[in-house]
Formats: sequence, C-alpha cells, structure tokens
Amino acid sequence: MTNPLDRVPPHLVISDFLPAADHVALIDWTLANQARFEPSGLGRERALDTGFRNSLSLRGEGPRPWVAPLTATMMPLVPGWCAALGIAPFTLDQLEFDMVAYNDGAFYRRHVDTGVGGGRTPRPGSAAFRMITAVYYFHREPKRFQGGALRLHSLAHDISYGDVPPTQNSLAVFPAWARHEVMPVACPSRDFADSRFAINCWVRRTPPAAVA
Ligand SMILES: O=C(O)CCC(=O)C(=O)O
Ligand SMILES: [Fe+2]
Repeated sequence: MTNPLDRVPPHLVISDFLPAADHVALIDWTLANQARFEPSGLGRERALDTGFRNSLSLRGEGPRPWVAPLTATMMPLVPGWCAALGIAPFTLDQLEFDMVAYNDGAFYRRHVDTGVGGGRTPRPGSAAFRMITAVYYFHREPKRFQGGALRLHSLAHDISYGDVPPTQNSLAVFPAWARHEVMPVACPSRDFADSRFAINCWVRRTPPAAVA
C-alpha cells in the first residue's frame, strides 16, 4: 500500500511500561478514587454525547499523585517517540493527562485528539498543540472485561486499520492527528473496579510564533 493516506498510522507499543510496584499502586489509587469519576464529555466544554463517547473520567481539583512521576518517566522518551513516528522535533510544552474508566458498554467513536478549531487562533494549552498521544493501560487482576481495543484508522476513510489491545501495564503511542477509536468494552460485572482503565497523555508543543 503506497498511498500514505491508506496506511495504518505509525504507532508504538511499549510493554511493561511501569515498574510493577508503581503499576499496582496506580490501580489501588484509582479504585480508592472512584467517587471522583464523572461522564467524560467532549472537548474543552466537556459536552456530553454518550452516543459518541461513553466513559468516565477523573475530574475535579483533587490531587493526582501519579502525574509528576509519569511526566518524569515520559519526558525523556519523547525524542525517541518522535523519531520512531516520523514526527519532526518540536519544543515541548507540558504533558496533559486524563484518567478514564471504560465499563460495560463503554466506547469512544472515531476521532482525532487535535481539536479542529473553527478558524480561531488556538489558545496556548489548546488541543490544537497536541503532537503525540500516549495511552497507558491498566486494570485489576484478574481481568474482567473484554474488548476495548484501540483501533487506529487510515486517514482515508475505511481503507485500513490496526488494533492495539489494552494490555496490562502497556503504553500505546501514536501521532495525535491519527484517527482512532476505542472499541466497545464488555464488563459483565459492571463493577467499576473491573473497568478497562487508561491514562491518556498528550505531548504538546509550545505554540509556534504566529505566521505573518
Ligand atoms: O483508551 C484508548 O485506547 C484511547 C482513548 C482516546 O482515544 C482518548 O481519550 O482520546
Ligand atoms: Fe483519542
């Protein structure tokens, strides 16, 4: 397949991403913070459209003690990710995180992670400056959900796709412009603790100087 638009977007999968102790601590922390999860919503306004995105996200101003260690782990890896994904180097801004739980029937339809603003100049911190999406997968053992693959689609509609399973303690990395979706999850117990958990991490660039 020679047309770049027809190809599955470039992506990486890193197995056993966190040391076992950190991974277990993260699961424990997440289950202890169940009350802070709310319907995920879409975009800056977090508009609810449960026919498009149907999951729960960690919200509120409470502490997220995993942000600093994850940032420290990921930042040094970004240049290598750029090289592997064919992304030209850029000036790093902060990393942005979202913790998400997918329980029975949850999914996220096809989308890109770079907002497509309606002609307005994006504000610093906007999704428009997301370059790379990294998704960390974790769940309680034994695993009590099925499905939930990350499906990466070719830019050309319905030509090709590749599935990445949400494997325990793995990280999927892809360009934020790549179209992707989360396939439906089945979680018969409906217990929050049995959810497919993910931490989305977006690597943003600092806004480039305005083009005259
Ligand atoms: O959980 C995943 O595999 C991807 C989630 C996603 O696409 C998103 O939250 O933007
Ligand atoms: Fe996404």
